[in-house]
Amino acid sequence: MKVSFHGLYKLVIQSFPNSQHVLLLKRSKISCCRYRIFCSQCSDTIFALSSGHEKCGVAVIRVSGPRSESSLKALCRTEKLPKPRFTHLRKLFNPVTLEPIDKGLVIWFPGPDSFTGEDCTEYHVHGGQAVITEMANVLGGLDGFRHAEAGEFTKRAFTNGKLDLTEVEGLGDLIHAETEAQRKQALRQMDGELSRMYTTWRKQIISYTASVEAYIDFAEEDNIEDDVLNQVNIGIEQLLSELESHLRDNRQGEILRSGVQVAIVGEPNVGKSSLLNSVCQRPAAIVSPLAGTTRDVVETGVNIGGYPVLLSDTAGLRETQDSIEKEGVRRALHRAQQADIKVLMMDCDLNQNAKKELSSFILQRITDLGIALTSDVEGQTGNCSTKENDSTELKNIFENYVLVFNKMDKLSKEEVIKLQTVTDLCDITSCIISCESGEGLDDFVTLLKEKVAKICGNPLAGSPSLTQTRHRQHLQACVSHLHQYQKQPEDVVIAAFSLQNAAREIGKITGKITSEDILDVIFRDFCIGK
Ligand SMILES: Nc1nc2c(ncn2[C@@H]2O[C@H](COP(=O)(O)OP(=O)(O)OP(=O)(O)O)[C@@H](O)[C@H]2O)c(=O)[nH]1
Ligand SMILES: [Mg+2]
Repeated sequence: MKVSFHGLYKLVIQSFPNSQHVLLLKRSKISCCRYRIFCSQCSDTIFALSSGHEKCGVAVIRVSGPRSESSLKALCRTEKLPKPRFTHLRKLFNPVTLEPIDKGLVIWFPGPDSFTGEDCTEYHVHGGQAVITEMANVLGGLDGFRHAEAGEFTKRAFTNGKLDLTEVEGLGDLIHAETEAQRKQALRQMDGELSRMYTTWRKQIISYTASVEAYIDFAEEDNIEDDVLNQVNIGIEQLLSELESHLRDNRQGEILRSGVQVAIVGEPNVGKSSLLNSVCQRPAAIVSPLAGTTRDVVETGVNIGGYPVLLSDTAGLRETQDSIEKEGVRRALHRAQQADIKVLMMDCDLNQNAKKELSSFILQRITDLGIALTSDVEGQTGNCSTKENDSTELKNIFENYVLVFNKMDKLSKEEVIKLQTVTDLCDITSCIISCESGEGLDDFVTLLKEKVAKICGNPLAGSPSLTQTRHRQHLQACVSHLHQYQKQPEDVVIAAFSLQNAAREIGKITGKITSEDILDVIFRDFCIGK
């Protein structure tokens, strides 16, 4: 019997209507590529170097796909497969020339108990370039084998239901994690904590939908309890409060994932570039006695106490007619306004008036220089008093500022103590340093760490964090469908439809409902071999 592609497609959908592949197949734009029967891409056996590309002691080459087994037999020159999930020391051969390639460890992972869910093999060989090249040539020469694309192993794990999308994203974040806090957050997500939370919410909504649909279908037959809708309404109210509190997180997880933006701002020549260089311990920015040396934003990533920080040095803020300097100032202000933390840098040599009313002086300064948005400081400028409520408001305005007085080496000990007394009374976090002598720099880093830790939170505490804008958008859409449900108490059919949409939105986060476009974006950032 001759069956057309479309006929076969229909047959599979009818025969396995609930299989994950078919559900994806039905929903994806490029229909065939999610189902192995139709897709030569998925039936290929793939291989790639999964360890680093530098010269190293041991290199791990991973193989996944239906012919993994044949690679083992060919390279080990045996018909007997090794015991699954055990390491075996084997001599590996080129099956064509029969010359030895290397002696290494092989591990056989028969599917579905493997990372991808398919038959997999790992070769742990010596990490020299010649060994790796020969292994790649040999594997590439085997029938049905090809080099893996970036993220293809993980994509197969997702397709085979081994990982959901949040776990895939957690795995990607773990690979890219550069600091301790990022690692902890990514590991939690990869372990499925976020997935479990979202899945629980989705299941709750599905069960409410079922109750509402049962009410629609059977209410008239009187075998549905009267208060079924009440129960659903109470449940949705609770769920909404959980979802809204998860969304009200000040973007902690997203900031920790991408790094806290810290901008060093201030007038020219106060030592901004010197501070950047001291913190990152390399001459990233040019330092010179000429005012106006830095013109563009110089950004560098630093690890501050386990948290990722993107530290930016900026052009000195001043009035200028020079068009290039003007652009530098515009960029500096833009960076400052976007920053999660602003480090306002000043020369220690403050005038006496400034010292008398430091909070008020600083407020005026950040307004005049254009660092603070006018709406942030409205009603406070020129109006600083010692009243308690004013002080609270000032503390709120200064919440994300660190005031740094530089060049303390130019002051006498007495003058430093006097300045210290003044800054202690100020409503802004501050420190006195010398980039020249290094004095006070540890205090600055400690203060910065406290601010950064407050912004990112503890990645191990409480429920797992929302880490991606994608999740936030779907959760917000879910919340708005649930509110829509609450607005339609009379029309239960429309209300049930809102619930279905709410569940769909969460399904899009975990990948229960997905499209090739979303997958492409998620797997794009993975490296080859993962
Ligand atoms: N005495 C003393 N001089 C310092 C200190 N920190 C920086 N300087 C000097 O101050 C001058 C300006 O330093 P920069 O770091 O270039 O200042 P900047 O704020 O980046 O200046 P612009 O880029 O022009 O805005 C240089 O000559 C530095 O060596 C310090 O703690 N003490
Ligand atoms: Mg500079």
